[in-house]
Amino acid sequence: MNDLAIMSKAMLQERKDIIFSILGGFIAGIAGVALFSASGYMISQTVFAPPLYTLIIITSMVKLLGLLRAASRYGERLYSHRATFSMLSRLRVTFFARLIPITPGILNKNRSGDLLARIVGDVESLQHYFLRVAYPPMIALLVFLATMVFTSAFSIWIACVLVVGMLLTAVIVPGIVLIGQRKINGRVREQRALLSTEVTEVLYGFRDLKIYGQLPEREQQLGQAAVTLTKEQQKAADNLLRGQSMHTFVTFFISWSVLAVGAWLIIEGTLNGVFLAMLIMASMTVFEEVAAMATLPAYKQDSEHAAARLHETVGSADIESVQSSKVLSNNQAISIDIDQVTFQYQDEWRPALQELSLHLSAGSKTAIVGASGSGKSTIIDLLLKLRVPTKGSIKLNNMSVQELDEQSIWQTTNVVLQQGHFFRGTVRDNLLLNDEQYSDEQLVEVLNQMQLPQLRLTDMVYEKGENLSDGEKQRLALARAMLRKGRLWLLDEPTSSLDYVTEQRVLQQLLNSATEDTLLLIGHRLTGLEKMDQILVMDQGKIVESGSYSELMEKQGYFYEMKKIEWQMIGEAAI
Ligand SMILES: Nc1ncnc2c1ncn2[C@@H]1O[C@H](COP(=O)(O)OP(=O)(O)OP(=O)(O)O)[C@@H](O)[C@H]1O
Repeated sequence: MNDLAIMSKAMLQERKDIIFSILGGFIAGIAGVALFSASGYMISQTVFAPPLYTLIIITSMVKLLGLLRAASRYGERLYSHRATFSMLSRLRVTFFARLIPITPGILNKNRSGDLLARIVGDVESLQHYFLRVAYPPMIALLVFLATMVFTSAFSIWIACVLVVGMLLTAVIVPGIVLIGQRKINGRVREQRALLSTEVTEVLYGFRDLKIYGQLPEREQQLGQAAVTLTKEQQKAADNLLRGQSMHTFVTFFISWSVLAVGAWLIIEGTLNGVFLAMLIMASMTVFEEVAAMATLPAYKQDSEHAAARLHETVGSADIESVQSSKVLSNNQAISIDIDQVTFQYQDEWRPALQELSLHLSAGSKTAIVGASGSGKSTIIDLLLKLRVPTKGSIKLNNMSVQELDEQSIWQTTNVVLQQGHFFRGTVRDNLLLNDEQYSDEQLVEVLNQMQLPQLRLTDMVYEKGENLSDGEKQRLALARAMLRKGRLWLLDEPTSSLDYVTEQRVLQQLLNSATEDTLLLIGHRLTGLEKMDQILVMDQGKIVESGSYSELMEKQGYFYEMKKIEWQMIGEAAI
């Protein structure tokens, strides 16, 4: 239930609209009951041929009540829907804001399709919370109490029959729906997530699935997931329909009971017969207001489930949030101090980094090399505050990363990740991801520096850069980084797909651009590292060797052995 706190908070923020909608709903409810009661009374009165003015008064009352009912119903709908959509928008913004800082961790835990289903489906489910869970009982109770006071003035017995009807429609019928709903138990949501996951995987992995001949099987699974979802939705809809049918049955049963009790009271002489039609009409109308109670449990369970899952998805954000008020300045190159840092991915049995310490002075050029999986890329994630170290501290310009505002870290850093993302749009759009101001000449110059003279700024780039070669994607990502004005360069294997000559040219351009800045380059290849101030060799989450190129070669240790293997592989002359 705590998970729904976010909804209660959103409701509080929309209290003005909510109060107006409750007021509108209450007036519409009692105006409806009064309208039909007055109609019933008018029909009965006509039998006694009353004076014309009596009929005129009652007819005018009926008309006025009709108008009042329509106007207040309009107001109720207007305010309740406005409150709902404002709450929904608040919810989306809050959820998104919480999601952003923890995105890497979340993608780690969830399959992207499932995450997509959660974000879209669960937030949408919460829109029903106010309209179909919190709101109907309030209106039903208020209208019912008013009707009770009114009917008890004519007969306490008929009021008692209405109480029984109220208990049946507001407690027993919803209870039965709830039992049915528990059985369905969120299966619709699970199936929806499964279908979304299947769709995303088939979409992203289409080419590989086709080549490996797995496409028909996956398509079959996809079809199966769609059919199961439809069946589960059908069951859920049947359950709701059953609830609504039971409600209608109870409503008519109570109206017949009012008729029977009323007839008996008239025979007994304790009720004036002229009021019977009025009381029957009142009983029929009051239960219209309670109709929403029949489907309330289903929506309540749906909202609770959705809120719990959203909480589960973003919940950790609250726990890990630390006051991050300090900012990195772009006026100076950035120093890096990593002290005894250990990092372990969630659910992994061994740490990716183990008590790692390193110092990169401001303006220095460092390369990290080492075996695949030794933890190189993890260091970049930690520096960018995309992940939080399990132990140890990281400082940029002597300020703890935890205390630094992540936006300021990202703004002062020129990053090229192993898999840079490209958006559907032109080359220009993909170069200028921020509001940076560059002339076309400047953009073309950077493309040329990155050995991409063949690309025009107006050329289209498909989603994920599908129409570019891996080497072109890397050079475009580098060009993007070159256009940033950060003082720290974090480059994760930025040239791994380039041929030797192009790689050397590109690296030289990068070093020229970063002369005054701090640069951290991760790579597998050991060529061109002579220009680096420092080379760190990593293995199994630890730095096993460090020094300048000549120092490491002299030492004839790990780096030297790696270099020897590389020479053998590229067929260079013996050492
Ligand atoms: N998202 C993740 N979830 C769980 N474990 C991960 C994740 N990313 C990396 N790892 C693990 O952490 C360890 C270090 O990974 P990392 O990507 O930092 O290595 P790397 O040296 O950059 O490798 P490569 O040179 O192949 O890019 C590896 O054992 C890897 O399996």
